[in-house]
Amino acid sequence: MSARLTRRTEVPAGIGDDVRPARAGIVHLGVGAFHRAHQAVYTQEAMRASGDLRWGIVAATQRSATVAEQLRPQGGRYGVLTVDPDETRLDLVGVVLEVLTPAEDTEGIVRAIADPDVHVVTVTVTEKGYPQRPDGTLDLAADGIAADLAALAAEESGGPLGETPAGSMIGMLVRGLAERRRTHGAPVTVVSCDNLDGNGRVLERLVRNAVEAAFEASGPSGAADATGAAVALHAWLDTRTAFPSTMVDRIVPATTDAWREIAEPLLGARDEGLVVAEPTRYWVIEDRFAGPRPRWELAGARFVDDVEPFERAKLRMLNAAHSLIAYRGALAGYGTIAEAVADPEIAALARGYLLDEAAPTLAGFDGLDLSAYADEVLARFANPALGHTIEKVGADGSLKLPLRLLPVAADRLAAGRPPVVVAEAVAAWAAFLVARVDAGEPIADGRAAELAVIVASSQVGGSTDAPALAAGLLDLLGGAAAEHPAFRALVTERLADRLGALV
Ligand SMILES: NC(=O)c1ccc[n+]([C@@H]2O[C@H](COP(=O)([O-])OP(=O)(O)OC[C@H]3O[C@@H](n4cnc5c(N)ncnc54)[C@H](O)[C@@H]3O)[C@@H](O)[C@H]2O)c1
Ligand SMILES: O=P(O)(O)OC[C@@H](O)[C@@H](O)[C@H](O)[C@H](O)CO
Repeated sequence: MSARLTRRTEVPAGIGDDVRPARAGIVHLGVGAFHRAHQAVYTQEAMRASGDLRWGIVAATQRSATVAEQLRPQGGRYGVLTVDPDETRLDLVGVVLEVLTPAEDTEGIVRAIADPDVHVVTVTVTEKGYPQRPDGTLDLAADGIAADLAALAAEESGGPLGETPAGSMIGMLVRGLAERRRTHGAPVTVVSCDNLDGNGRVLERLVRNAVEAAFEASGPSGAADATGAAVALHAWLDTRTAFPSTMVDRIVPATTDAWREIAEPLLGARDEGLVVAEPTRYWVIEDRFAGPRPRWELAGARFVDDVEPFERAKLRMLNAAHSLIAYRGALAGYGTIAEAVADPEIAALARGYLLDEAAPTLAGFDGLDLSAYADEVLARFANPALGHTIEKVGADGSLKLPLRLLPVAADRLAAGRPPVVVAEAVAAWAAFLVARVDAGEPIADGRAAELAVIVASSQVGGSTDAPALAAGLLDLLGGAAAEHPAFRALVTERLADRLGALV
């Protein structure tokens, strides 16, 4: 094995060189594969094109220390392998300056968010990182939230900073924002880059709910102080922060050792922080910043007044079709999205969904040619070089379906048209869950325990009661479509067929 990539490694000619920032200007929460192949790449290209080197990234990873272990020995430097069926290209990225974990250094993360040189906080923490109750407010019972809110209240009244390790993204963020207000109050923009409809609005709402809950009724130093702290923080959030929404798009599978072995001879060094991505990428950002930002437009980002139609189109077209293909593909025994979409029956189902069910719900949006986008999406999914696994795309269905597929069903039902393929997708998800349980495999989902109970209680005499399973899962998903009798009947019918097909 070659020596590890470091800041000093001289790389062969032909590898895209990296940029070394002059200082940190961005904090990123959730440094998974996607951030490294998307926002970090845009940031590096913006710095290169503008010559403004203030935008180095201090990154935090919460759920595991793996990325810290991968990047720290490399001084934050890593490669992005862009893979196409015909061409592979390797570029180095040098903009990540530091990787922190809350378990080791919550104080460092809080101080980084409060650093006056930092003007932007970006976030990619998956759908699970935005815990919400059915009414969209912060789920105070979710992992880590209560301890973070107690820590926020203690820090606000002069307690030691970062003594309690941050247990949630919302907690980490709000504790950093509160420290920023206390120390100097300079403006900051928080940019969610997760696949959520109105991601900026959702994030701001959860931050404000966290402030309300932390200082509710009696705070550590009495009700009046607590109310004062909440009022001061809200007022600062009103005037000195912005939470623009974004549409982010680039297919970035989890990196495997096979990819690291392909990159090693190209680089002449071992890169544990390598990420792999398709060539296509988009970033549409609501043009609403509280302070300075990198000139991401020089790297191809698009700034618009209203990003939500773009985000909605991407979720209902690309992400929804991805989920449909994942569950149908899993039932047919495929391992990757490319294998599944090469199956003519699955490809036809996905095309029908895109053109006949999703696109009509986006009518009136002229920011994208939806028919061309449908073709592009299917071609991107077919890229066999990516090896994007069904396991990754199919994870967290209980959180993804309500964002991607059910809104399409709701709009179609409201228009008096049956959402047949959405029902097929929900039925495929249900059958996929049964197959996982039957195989004794864990369900990869933020609500796995509830799903396991629903699947178990629908088992009668060695077979699945399709109406009971459909009803249990739709009750869990909730929302207008899931409650609609015609949709419930459609899902039940499709599921009965599916389970029949499984036997
Ligand atoms: N990978 C892609 O193709 C892609 C494309 C567009 C958007 N995205 C968005 O980026 C997200 C992350 O994708 P990725 O490929 O980087 O995944 P990843 O698994 O590589 O990284 C996930 C990151 O989220 C953090 N995380 C997970 N659950 C969390 C929780 N409950 N609280 C706080 N942090 C949590 C992890 O610690 C990690 O840093 C996606 O869920 C999606 O919203 C991904
Ligand atoms: O990243 P997730 O888990 O929200 O969803 C899985 C995929 O649908 C998603 O990552 C797409 O590849 C991506 O959104 C393309 O831009």
